Amino acid sequence: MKYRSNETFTHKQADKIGVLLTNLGTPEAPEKGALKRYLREFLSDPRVVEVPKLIWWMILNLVILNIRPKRSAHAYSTVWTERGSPLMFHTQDQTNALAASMQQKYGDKVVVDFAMRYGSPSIKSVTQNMLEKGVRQLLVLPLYPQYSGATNGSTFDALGEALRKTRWIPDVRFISHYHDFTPYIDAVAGSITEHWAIHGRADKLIFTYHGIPKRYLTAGDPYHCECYKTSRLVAEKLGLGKDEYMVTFQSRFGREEWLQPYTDHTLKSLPEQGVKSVQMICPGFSADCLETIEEIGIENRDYFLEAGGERYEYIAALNAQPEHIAALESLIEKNLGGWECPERDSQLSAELATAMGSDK
Ligand SMILES: C=CC1=C(C)c2cc3[nH]c(cc4nc(cc5[nH]c(cc1n2)c(C)c5CCC(=O)O)C(CCC(=O)O)=C4C)c(C)c3C=C
Ligand SMILES: [Fe+2]
Ligand SMILES: [Fe+2]
Repeated sequence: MKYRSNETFTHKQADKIGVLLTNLGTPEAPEKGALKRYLREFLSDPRVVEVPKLIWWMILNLVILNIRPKRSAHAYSTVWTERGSPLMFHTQDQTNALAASMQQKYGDKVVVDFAMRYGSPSIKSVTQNMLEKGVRQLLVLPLYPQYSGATNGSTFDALGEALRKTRWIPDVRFISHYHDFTPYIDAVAGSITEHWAIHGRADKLIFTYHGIPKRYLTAGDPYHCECYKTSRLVAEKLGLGKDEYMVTFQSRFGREEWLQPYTDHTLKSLPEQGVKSVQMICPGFSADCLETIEEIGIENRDYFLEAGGERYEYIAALNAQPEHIAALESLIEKNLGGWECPERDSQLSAELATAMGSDK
């Protein structure tokens, strides 16, 4: 059959709500081969790299995949843990915490799971598994607070692809961003306040976000504006003046111009301007990962200290902190509005049963 059906469907089964959390995905091991597979899938996504297909195929396969996997594997080996990649285990912890809390409130009506945009568990396999469990209403939450076509847009593509061959499409809701959602802003601000309570303040608080090519912004991607808005709202919540914080962009890739100011250039130049201590926060990363632990926690620390900086602190991502889980739960509940009563219309069941000549 061209279109897939739910193999285990019965009319008597209760309809369920599915909550699917997604994140980027991560290599299976900090090794060259695993990195090559991961980077090939990730960097072949036209939402991530907007370069004509043939030209990019040649650059990717003849240059990048011959050089980068080894270098990236080494970087990943510095953050790898007994539980594997930080991005993976933090996402698992977030999912478990949300699943436990929602189970308490809604019992088996709500199924919570996570998937990765690249690698596994894939959006396709997890979505199909949810449909098999009787999910007829699906809420998808990509864990990227600020919308970009490269991340949230790409996740939407994968969701469409996952459902493309499905016979009976569920109701679908997609949270495309939550960069200004008050409980999220409060959770970020709260984590900074907690850090201050232990370590005191620094000369500057730096909000650093993953960059994207500048031409995506000029083509209409709202990511840049959403990063600034998140930062402004957190700064307002903390009562910070404009000279007490900055917004910068990290993780450049390739030679073209990306969003500025660049995090590394900024850190190299701040000490000579009299800024001797900084605190770094990454509100665009809902989970700690290579880009926060290694790039911000290690690499950029060295730049700042080598340039004459005296104190450098990285404030951890929200990960599975209770304030973060509570914020995500209220975001989910806001978007489940009207779906709280998922009992299937009994009349529809009866009609379908008659039409199919069964009481299945
Ligand atoms: C053209 C390249 C890239 C764009 C555009 C891009 C956007 C983007 N990425 C994230 C979040 C993450 N990126 C991570 C790693 C990572 N990103 C790129 C390239 C682009 N990202 C690469 C090549 C890598 C792999 C690491 C490396 O080789 O340097 C991660 C970490 C994943 C992990 O396993 O820990 C995250 C998270 C966002 C939010 C974003 C645009 C807004
Ligand atoms: Fe990235
Ligand atoms: Fe990086």
